[in-house]
Amino acid sequence: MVLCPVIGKLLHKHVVLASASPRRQEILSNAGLRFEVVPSRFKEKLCKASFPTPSAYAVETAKQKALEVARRMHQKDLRAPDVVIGADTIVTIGGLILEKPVDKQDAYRMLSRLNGKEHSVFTGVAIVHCSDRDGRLHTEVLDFYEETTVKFSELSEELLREYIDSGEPMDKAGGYGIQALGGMLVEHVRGDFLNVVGFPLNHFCKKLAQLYCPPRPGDVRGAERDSIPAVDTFEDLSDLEGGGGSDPAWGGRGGRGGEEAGGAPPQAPGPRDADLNGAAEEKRPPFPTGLLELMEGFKASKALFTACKLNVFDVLRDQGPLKAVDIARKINASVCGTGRLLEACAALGLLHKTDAGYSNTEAADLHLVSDSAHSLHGLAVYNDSHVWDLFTHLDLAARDGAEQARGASGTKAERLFQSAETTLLFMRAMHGLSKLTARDVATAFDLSRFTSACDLGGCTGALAHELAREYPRLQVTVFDLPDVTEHARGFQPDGQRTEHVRFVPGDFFTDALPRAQLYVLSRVLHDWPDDRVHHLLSRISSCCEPGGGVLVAEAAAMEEEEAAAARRRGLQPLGLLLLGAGRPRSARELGQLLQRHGFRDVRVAPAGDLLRVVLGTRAAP
Ligand SMILES: O=c1[nH]cc([C@@H]2O[C@H](COP(=O)(O)OP(=O)(O)OP(=O)(O)O)[C@@H](O)[C@H]2O)c(=O)[nH]1
Repeated sequence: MVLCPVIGKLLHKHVVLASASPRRQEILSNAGLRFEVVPSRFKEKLCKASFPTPSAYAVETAKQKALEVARRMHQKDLRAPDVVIGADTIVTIGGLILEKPVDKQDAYRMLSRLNGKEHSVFTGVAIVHCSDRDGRLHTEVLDFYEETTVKFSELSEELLREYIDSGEPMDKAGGYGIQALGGMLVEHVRGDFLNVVGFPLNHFCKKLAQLYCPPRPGDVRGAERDSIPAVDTFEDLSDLEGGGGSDPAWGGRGGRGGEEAGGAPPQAPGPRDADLNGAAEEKRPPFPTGLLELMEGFKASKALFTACKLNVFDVLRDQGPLKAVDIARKINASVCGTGRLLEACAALGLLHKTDAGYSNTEAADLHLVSDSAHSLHGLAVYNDSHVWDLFTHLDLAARDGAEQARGASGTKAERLFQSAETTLLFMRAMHGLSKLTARDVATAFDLSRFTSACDLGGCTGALAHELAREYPRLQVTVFDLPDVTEHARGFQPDGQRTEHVRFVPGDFFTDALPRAQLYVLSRVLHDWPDDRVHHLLSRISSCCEPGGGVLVAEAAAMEEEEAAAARRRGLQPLGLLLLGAGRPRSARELGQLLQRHGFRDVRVAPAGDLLRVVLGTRAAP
């Protein structure tokens, strides 16, 4: 006998759990599910910042874990399982996502952050239904998440150290296992306990009920089943097995934990349910956590930008930990205002706060200090002073078109190159971004067959220097507007050979292009409309010798990732509407553009989380 009939619906299917977590295996097998375990090889390193909410990140990771297993099994046996289940558990506190600690120190950082406070645990789950269509894998995904709130007691340093020494934190999200020794750290839990352990069984069963047990006409619960069918429906459920109407209603969404953030809006309150006494009880919609976070999101960005602009992170890198009053003096600001700003930065996970005062987190030291090797300080200042202003005209752009919104401030080039100061602001922003992605772009393909390259719109030369470092035979020319090349000297890397990189001023639409075997367009094409892109590619094509190449890097998606990437890239078209006349293009579209301009053997490769690189070889005319 199977206690839970909805779980029983999966008994005749080949179910795979795409997880190495022993806890998930135990929860599901205790519930009577029969499944094969195939741990996912998906690397959990999606860019967290590109998700609107932590839950959206957990759901996407769960989905990618399951899809990776479905694809691998289909490729290997040319037959995928019927259903693949993926899950991902994360802990969030003050806007920061905590996953499994990488070492004891990391575990200590996580547990100290949770100490005495309340945090949320999200588990994202993906149920992937697979089928084979003419040898091709077809997948349909149902995903959801569950949130549980956990409050830690005030714990002594000694207890934390001892707990870490037990080894338990290492393979657990947030660095604790609530089901074992970690239970001693917890004062109370609000929500599903098993969700904290790694799998929201209750919500999962409700989803299965939605999929496999659609309500019959006259069902008082209405179309949306959000509870596990009651015992008196057991027989009805088995009747449905194999009969008409048992097809899964894939695509249904909803539930207590809420929608995948950024997805469909919360459902409107449903019809009133009748309780056992016949009294009507109002059905409450899920709490709109994701929406509220989105509505407040701009404040978080502004706090980060302001702290960068006031050089808070520079001061703390050099002299931290410091108290608010000392930081205020050093950045020449009011004590009260600085205190509030520091509190906000600590809540956002940008600063640590201890009895000794404030200090930088690792991420702040790496990326928010103005002169660090991987600094994004310039990008923060540019977004604050330039992009922020533009976005205040978004309503105008949406209503009256981009030209109207941009009209007052001129074209992109006019705005950016108004003065040396605005040019440098833009260049610092681009420099930080390019350095972050340069290595991935330079190594996405083996370019060692080329001895000369021209980086069109190469700005500060960050990518050019990386190319020259990676391929010692390569001479790289950076071709950019005179306003840019004039200031490029200030961005040259220290302690690196720079003689392989030269800067040539010019406009790639009108001036003669420098001769090169390989032309590089990194994050350039999205700024331009189709006619300009064709014009530029035809100019490159006529300069490029047969056997030469063109390398395009863009935040473009591969076809199969389109849905996931669409969410990540969702804000890009808005930026382009306000900043220029261009548009985002998929990797496939970029490949087709290259082919149209005489490039063959077009290949696409990922370059880190952010970019895709397309390489084409010039065919003989
Ligand atoms: O209280 C507890 N909290 C969390 C856990 C366990 O933590 C991990 C979370 O990690 P993740 O979701 O990435 O899953 P993995 O273990 O890496 O397995 P996958 O193969 O599915 O990626 C999870 O194991 C939870 O069970 C816990 O035990 N107690």
